[in-house]
Amino acid sequence: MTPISWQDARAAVHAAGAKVAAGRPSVAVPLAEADGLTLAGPLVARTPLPAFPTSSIDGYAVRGAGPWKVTGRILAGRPAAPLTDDGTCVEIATGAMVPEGTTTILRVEDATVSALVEGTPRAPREWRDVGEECAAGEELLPAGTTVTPGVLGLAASCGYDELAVVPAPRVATIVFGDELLTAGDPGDGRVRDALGPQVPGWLRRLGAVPAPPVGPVPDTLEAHVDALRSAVETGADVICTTGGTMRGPVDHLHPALAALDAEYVVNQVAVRPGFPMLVAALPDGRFVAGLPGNPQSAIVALVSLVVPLLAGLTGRPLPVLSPVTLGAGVPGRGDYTHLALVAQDPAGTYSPLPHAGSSMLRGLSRAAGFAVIPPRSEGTSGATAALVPLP
Ligand SMILES: Nc1nc2c(c(=O)[nH]1)N[C@H]1C(S)=C(S)[C@@H](COP(=O)(O)OP(=O)(O)OC[C@H]3O[C@@H](n4cnc5c(N)ncnc54)[C@H](O)[C@@H]3O)O[C@H]1N2
Ligand code: MOO
Repeated sequence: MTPISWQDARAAVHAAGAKVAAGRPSVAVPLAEADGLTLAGPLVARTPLPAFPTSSIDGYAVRGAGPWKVTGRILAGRPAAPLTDDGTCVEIATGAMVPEGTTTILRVEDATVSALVEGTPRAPREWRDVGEECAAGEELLPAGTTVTPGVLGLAASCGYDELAVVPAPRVATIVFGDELLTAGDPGDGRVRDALGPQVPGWLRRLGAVPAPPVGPVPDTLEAHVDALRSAVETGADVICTTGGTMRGPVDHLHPALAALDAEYVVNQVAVRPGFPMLVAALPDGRFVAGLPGNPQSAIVALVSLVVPLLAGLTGRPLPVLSPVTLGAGVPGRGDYTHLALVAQDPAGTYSPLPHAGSSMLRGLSRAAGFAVIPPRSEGTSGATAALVPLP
């Protein structure tokens, strides 16, 4: 089998997720519950912003030439009665509505106040016009935008109480492997499960709703099929499995997927480490992401396939990878893409970490992400490389 290229795998998985997402309804949630979710449609301004002419200073809203007689005061939060006569003014607070008929606004620090108010107003006039930021009906943000606190503030400022969002995908984690311990010290052929404790946390940082990990699931085909069926019954949109992606004597993932009539979206990717990674679609539109058992390889699979899958499922674009400058050389991996663990140097460049073997987690635990070294190339100090960030 020729593995698909890493770039093509990301695109294929993203497209598969997006196809499923296109058929799903959005949900309306209160602003307070929308942080981190994805806009299901464009955010359209309900009102112009500002919605009324607004003073940007504390001072006097004046009409005509000065000096001016003070006829009242307008504070923020009240409707303003018009200024009808030349030579009059009202005291005005920052954020207050500018009365109709105002010629300009004089800053309090530029005003001489006795029986009348005198002074020279500054140019340009110091108020914000209706619609200066946006018109009613204007598209402020496209569908697929991640709702950040900034988005929530913008939505609130133009009148939204709720937002139409794509619900966060629910993701199950199933850990395979008879050799795994869930407590105590490793030894005598047993290793600690290092994926159950970390995969849900990465998923949560990616905006998914992770279920607690299930397993270790015994190394039988029946137990594998049962575990996958149970995860489907919990309503998981994506099921991440760990281990069993190869064809060893107790690697049951592929036969279990066949038993569930799953179809591969990608099966093996030309990337090191982690090439046995896969994503398969179940007949009802759920996905299984097979993460290899070697712990670092599993996380390479998570950032390579699960990140684009979740982006597709939530209507977000395929994440664009930012270039970083390498602070040291990074070897290539022949015809495969190399995802090399890197950390940020004090100078701001990114350099490879020691203890970066596929079975190791020491490097990963202090990494910023993976530098992407394309096939048939190597990274040199001072060159740029795309960074796949750890979430
Ligand atoms: N004949 C070949 N054997 C292997 C190849 C190969 O090309 N030919 N590739 C190797 C590579 S690369 C990887 S990656 C692994 C993938 O193996 P599986 O996904 O089938 O995973 P397992 O065999 O179950 O486990 C591999 C390794 O990882 C340890 N492991 C598994 N789960 C956990 C966990 N939750 N926490 C900590 N460690 C875990 C497991 O004990 C094994 O040491 O296949 C290679 N073999
Ligand atoms: O590709 Mo495996 O994932 O090197 O350890």
